[in-house]
Order: sequence, then C-alpha cells, then structure tokens
Amino acid sequence: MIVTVTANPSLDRTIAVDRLRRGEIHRAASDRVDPGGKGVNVSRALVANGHATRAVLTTGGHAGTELLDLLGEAGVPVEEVPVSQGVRSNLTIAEADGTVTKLNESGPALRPTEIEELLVAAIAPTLDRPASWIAGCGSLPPGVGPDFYALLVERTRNAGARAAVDTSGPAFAESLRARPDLVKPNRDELAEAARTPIATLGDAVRAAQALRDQGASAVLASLGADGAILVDAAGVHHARAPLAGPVASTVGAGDAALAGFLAAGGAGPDALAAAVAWGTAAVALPGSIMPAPADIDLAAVEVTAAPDPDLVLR
Ligand SMILES: Nc1ncnc2c1ncn2[C@@H]1O[C@H](COP(=O)(O)OP(=O)(O)OP(=O)(O)O)[C@@H](O)[C@H]1O
Ligand SMILES: O=P(O)(O)OC[C@@]1(O)O[C@H](CO)[C@@H](O)[C@@H]1O
Repeated sequence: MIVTVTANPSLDRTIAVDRLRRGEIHRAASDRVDPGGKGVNVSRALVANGHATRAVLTTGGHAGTELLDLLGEAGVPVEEVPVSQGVRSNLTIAEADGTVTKLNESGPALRPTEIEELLVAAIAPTLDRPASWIAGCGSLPPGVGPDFYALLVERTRNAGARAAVDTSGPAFAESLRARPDLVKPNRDELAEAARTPIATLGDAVRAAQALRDQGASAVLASLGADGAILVDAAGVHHARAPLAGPVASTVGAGDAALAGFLAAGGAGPDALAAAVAWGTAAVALPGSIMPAPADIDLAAVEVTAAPDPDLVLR
C-alpha cells in the first residue's frame, strides 16, 4: 500500500476558454471540478490503476464535504483529519493552445493540534496494513512550519516505510535534512533549490546531485515535455516519450508521474519509465483527470543511461 499525505488539499475548478485576455469577461467553453492537492492526485492515479492506496488529508467546510464526496465517487480510500477552517478552491484557466494559468489559494490555517493529528493520521494506515511508501505532497497551509515534511519523513521511517516528498521552498529544503528516500522536484523546484536556471539536462543532473548531497537518496526530477531524470546511487537515467496528441492540461502530470514511479516499485529505470508513461498520459487528459491503464503507453517511453548533458531543455 502507498499512503499519500496532503496537508493542503483543494477542490480544483478548471474553466476552459479559447484564449485568456486580462481584464475581460470570459464565457467558459467548459468547466469541471476535480478533487485536488498533490497527494490526493497521486492516490487518485493509483486507484485508477488498481493499486492499493490511502489518501490522508485535512478536511473542513462545505468544500471539504464536496472533496470527500468526489473522492468517494472515485473510490479513493481516505483517512480524514477534520480541521476548523474550510478546504481551499484552486482555479485553473485552460486555454485552447494548452496554456494553463493556475490561481491557488493559500489554504486554511491549521492549529498545532491539527498538525499533530495529521502526522498521527499519516502513520495510522500502517497499523492495519504495511505501507511500502508514505508520500508527503504539496504546499503547506498557513500555520504549518517548514519542518512538517522532515517530521513526516522521520515518522515514516519509524513506521518501517519509505518516505517520498514532493514540495517546494523552505519545506522542501528542510525535508532534506531528514534524508527522504525520494524527492520529486519539477524543473522550477530544481532551479529554486539549486539557485540557478536549469537550461540543459546537465544543469538538471547537477541540481539533482546537489539534492542528493543534501540528504535525498534518490531524485526523480520531472522536466515537463523533456520527460524526467532519475538520479540515484546507481547513476543517472533520462526518460521521455512522444505526446500522442495535443496537450489538454498539464495540471497533475507531476502527480501522475510520481504515482507511476511508486506503483512500479519506486526505484530504478523501469520505475522512471513508468513515471514518464503516466505523466505523459496525464497531459493528454483534461483538468487533472488521472490516467487509467488504457491511457498509458509504457512501450513509447525511451530510457537512456548516461544521457547527453548538453541537451537543451524545451
Ligand atoms: N508538454 C508535455 N509534453 C509531454 N509530456 C509532458 C508534458 N508536460 C508534462 N509531461 C509529462 O508529465 C511529467 C510531469 O510533468 P511536469 O514536470 O510538468 O510536472 P509538475 O510540474 O510536477 O506538474 P504538476 O505540479 O502540475 O503536477 C513529465 O515528466 C512528462 O513525462
Ligand atoms: O498549492 P500546491 O499544494 O503546491 O499545489 C496544489 C495543486 O496545484 O497541485 C495539484 C497539481 O499538481 C492540483 O491538484 C492542486 O490545485
């Protein structure tokens, strides 16, 4: 079983417009609501592919009730931590050419007791059934200190599971000191952590290696249209896959990629290939719909050991 922990889940509203024009009224070509938050999406992708998971998340307010209803409809098993303020709503504006603009709320402030309840709930599923991974994903809402993921990694290790972290900023930097088994930065997060732009594959590999030096055992760095790299004790691998059709929405592609990686064992080039297959499948689907087996083409993924460091990223 793979447990996901989302301190700041969301209702993801997606409004499709032909083209976004600042300052103007737009009429939606279509709209949808998906359950959201990075860990929630990882669990949704795992369920869509028949893998055992449990999504640990905070809930509150009417949005929290709607989020739980949507997760129930999707068959996602949930470990709920009720909190006093309501779950946030995040808005995506999706343009016809595939451009997405995201407006994310900061989320409800958590009290110290609620933070501790969330950490306890994160480990609770392992009391019934062993967990291979506990993945802490997404931004932290107000009131939660940047040591949250470091604490989660420590408690994960004590519970006998492996720890994955997908976040950004100070919470990401602090998580490294607890030595997570896996981190999943995207290109922006790599650049932020390395304090340098990532223009080439070599830049990405160097930044990932720096994260390993700071404590991460393995780094799965997703690079958008350029696929993903895995940097671990065995070396460096790069994987990418052609996109079969137009980009529908990149929202949640990184979460689908992390889910694919963990579902395929959470280590090595085969798991990297699965990450890219699941991520590529996700971008062809609207909103943050997670790919099912029929959407995923593992055979289309090309994996390279010792890739060209001079490859310029798109
Ligand atoms: N434009 C694209 N074309 C092809 N594949 C893509 C594209 N964008 C993303 N992908 C696939 O999805 C994976 C994850 O994408 P990305 O690096 O954008 O994640 P992310 O920024 O963490 O996403 P999010 O935070 O929205 O979940 C990539 O590794 C790649 O396999
Ligand atoms: O604000 P955060 O926690 O960084 O990101 C939240 C979010 O943008 O991430 C998911 C896509 O990865 C969405 O479901 C959700 O709206």
